[in-house]
Amino acid sequence: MSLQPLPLPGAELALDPAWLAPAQADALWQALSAAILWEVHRLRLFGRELAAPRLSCWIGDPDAVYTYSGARFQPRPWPPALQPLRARLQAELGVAFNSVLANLYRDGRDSMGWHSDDEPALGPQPVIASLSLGATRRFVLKQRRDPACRLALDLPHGSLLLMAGDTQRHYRHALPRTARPLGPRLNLTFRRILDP
Ligand SMILES: O=C(O)CCC(=O)C(=O)O
Ligand SMILES: [Fe+2]
Repeated sequence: MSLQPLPLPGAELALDPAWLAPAQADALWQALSAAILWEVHRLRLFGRELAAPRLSCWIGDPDAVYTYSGARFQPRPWPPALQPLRARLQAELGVAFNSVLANLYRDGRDSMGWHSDDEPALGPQPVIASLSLGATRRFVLKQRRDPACRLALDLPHGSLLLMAGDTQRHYRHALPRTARPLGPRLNLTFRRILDP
């Protein structure tokens, strides 16, 4: 497969539902679920500190410090299993990613609320490459100006979603919780922190 553009006004999105072959995706799941030091990130929302409804880990080069939702994260070192992916993404997309936010959604009750990945350190037009492993979950985007302008995508095991251009400026996105009984899902968003 290859990355196919998804039409959404003011956004720049592309999806490859099978960026990794199933066996590669299985091996990566095995390697990463054991190698990543999962923790509950505490986020500041409306002046309150809350435990995020998922497990997370900020991974990156030593200087790729990341500040979001009022918290500051020192990167954990790259697990060996991620290095070939980083190299492949750089070769295919021409972006020197220096960090990854890993999220583990333990079941359908874990989720991510509406947000944009628009921290100043990512620059005005961040390129974010989102690799999904495990249970297929629904990912939704909603335009800031016209919330009726939205898109829902199912992100299967081994899929790669690319968000670029003005996507973060014009849209928010979320991974809603679901009552359906679902197994765990691991998501990796490769990012480039500018001038770390
Ligand atoms: O889990 C996902 O697909 C979305 C993750 C996300 O939006 C993020 O890490 O910023
Ligand atoms: Fe995001």
